[in-house]
Amino acid sequence: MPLLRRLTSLLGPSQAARELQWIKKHALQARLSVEDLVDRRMRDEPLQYILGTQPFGPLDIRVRAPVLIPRPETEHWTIKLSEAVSPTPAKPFRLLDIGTGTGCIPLLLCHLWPKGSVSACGVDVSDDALTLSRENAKAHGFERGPVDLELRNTFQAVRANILDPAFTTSVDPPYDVVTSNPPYIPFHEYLDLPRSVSRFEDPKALFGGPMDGLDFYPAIVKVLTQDGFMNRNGIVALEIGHQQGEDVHKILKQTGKFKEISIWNDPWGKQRTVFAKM
Ligand SMILES: C[S@@+](CC[C@H](N)C(=O)[O-])C[C@H]1O[C@@H](n2cnc3c(N)ncnc32)[C@H](O)[C@@H]1O
Repeated sequence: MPLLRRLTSLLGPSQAARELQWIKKHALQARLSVEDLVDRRMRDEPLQYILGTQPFGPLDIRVRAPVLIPRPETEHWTIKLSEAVSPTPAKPFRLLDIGTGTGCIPLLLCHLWPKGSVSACGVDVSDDALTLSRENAKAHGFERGPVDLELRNTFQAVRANILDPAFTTSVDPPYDVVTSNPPYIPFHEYLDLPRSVSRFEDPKALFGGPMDGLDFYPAIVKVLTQDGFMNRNGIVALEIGHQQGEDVHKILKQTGKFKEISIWNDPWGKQRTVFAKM
């Protein structure tokens, strides 16, 4: 069957035509067979894994299974965060990103904030994610060198488990900003995920645990409200599932450590991020 007809049976005519164009372009550049790439797509592999990149703001982020593909919702709040608070080289931020995946959140902030204003650390439990985030940092010129003489923003990836009581010994507080898009999908939704997600993306990146997918938030909030973990006026931005806003707001409020807590919507009008200032 012709390639376009095969893809149309999966994607409908207009999406099939668009994807075939991208697949052909990538096949030519990477010297791969178009037929093989279309076969992969017909087996439900996400287009981003086939093409190897996903735009995230102005950055092209490398993606590779099983590391989570950065989502447009995350891109949207990361840009909003970059506008809501702004470090300067005279008052630089130390940033911690928990569950960094490809490194998309801290790397976009490194790109958007002024040179020499942020030193970022991304932590993850997945070796695939740590390797890929380092590749992305290098590709965009943010990898931390042994001695940094230039005025630039930097990123380093560190293996650390936020659910481990010894988490703080793996990182280097204090931080000015903590970001996280933790796994938050509840079990009942996890079972209904499209096959392109459940068969290719790491379950560790998706499933948020048996407490309705909310298991990571108390662990994150416990760490960042420990004495000395955040600098004065610390900022927190946590991505949430669309029905988790009130619960996560409550988890932060109960600590009594936040002056301001707000919930940001995504471009589709769904609650997507809890933003808080200490
Ligand atoms: C939803 S993904 C987010 C990835 C990336 N930040 C993004 O927005 O595209 C969650 C990430 O958390 C990581 N993760 C899962 N459990 C973790 C844990 N206990 N400690 C640290 N990271 C964890 C996963 O490996 C995954 O990369």
